[in-house]
Amino acid sequence: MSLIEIKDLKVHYPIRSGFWNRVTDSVKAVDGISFNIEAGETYGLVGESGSGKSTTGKSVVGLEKVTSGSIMYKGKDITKKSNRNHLDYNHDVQMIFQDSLSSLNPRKRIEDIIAEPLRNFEHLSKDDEKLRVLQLLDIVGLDADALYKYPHQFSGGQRQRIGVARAVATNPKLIIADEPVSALDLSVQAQVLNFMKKIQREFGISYLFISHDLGVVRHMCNNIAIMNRGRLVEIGTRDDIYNHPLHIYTKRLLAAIPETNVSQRKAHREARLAVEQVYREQQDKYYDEHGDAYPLVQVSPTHAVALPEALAQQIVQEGEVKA
Ligand SMILES: Nc1ncnc2c1ncn2[C@@H]1O[C@H](COP(=O)(O)OP(=O)(O)OP(=O)(O)O)[C@@H](O)[C@H]1O
Repeated sequence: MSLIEIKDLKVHYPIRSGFWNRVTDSVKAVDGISFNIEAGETYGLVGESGSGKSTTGKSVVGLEKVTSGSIMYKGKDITKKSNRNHLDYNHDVQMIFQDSLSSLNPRKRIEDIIAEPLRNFEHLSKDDEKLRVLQLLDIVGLDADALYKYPHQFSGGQRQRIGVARAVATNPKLIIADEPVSALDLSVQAQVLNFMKKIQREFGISYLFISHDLGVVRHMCNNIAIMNRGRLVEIGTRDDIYNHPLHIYTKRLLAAIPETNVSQRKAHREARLAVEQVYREQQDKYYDEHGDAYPLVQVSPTHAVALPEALAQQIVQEGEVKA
């Protein structure tokens, strides 16, 4: 059994209009997605802004009301609040946000910020609590004098470390990391990602790693789902997605990864323009008459793509998918 099994999840927001403020339409932020997260893995959820990634993350952590579908944990559907409480789900699943300055209470000292989940769930003595907070600061590479400071007294990278320390305080099974390094400089991004990996090894936690950038996800994730307009357009292992992408949307995201090697920049730019041309000329093949992605078709045991069955099989036969 997987750690988390998400099945046909939908989150639709009502749109109201007119004098009576009636519901006239809905935003299909998440529109029928399914994937599983295994214990100890980092699962990547990648897509452009507005594709529905954060709504998915918030649904998994229990912060968003789900329209339909299920999120199974230990055999129970946690979209029902009673199951979340019964299973200690709020203890086992934590979240790290992109914007550490607004997600950490500016009026609280770091000691209180990190101790908050411990106070909610563990009920330790004052001395044990302080010891635990000091251990957590040490794990994320911050000195003991951080205890008495406030969030604004730290750099963006340090604040993200504090967010991670708070998230791991209760030894969770899963952390939803929503764009955890997007607001940081490239050099600091690498530091934060490295210690997220270190913590994963030490604590055996899983991550749902949400990002708009396939470049960041490459070094973190075993399995990746590509999200576009509320649906999944491709799911696969890291090798499937980076070396054998099938959906034009995935290819566009890959082409958008900046090229750091100066000598490769011209070739990279040409490749990106070629992908954009295919997208302009062939996008009606990849989306149905409403502009929605097709249901996923399995093309190998690990790889699925949202294409009409016949087109998916044709691509497989042409050898674009590894056997
Ligand atoms: N509370 C809400 N009410 C109405 N529409 C919403 C609400 N929250 C999100 N949406 C819409 O749902 C869609 C998906 O939003 P979501 O924040 O999940 O996307 P995202 O992929 O995480 O984007 P970003 O990376 O910019 O955060 C967007 O069109 C957004 O405008």
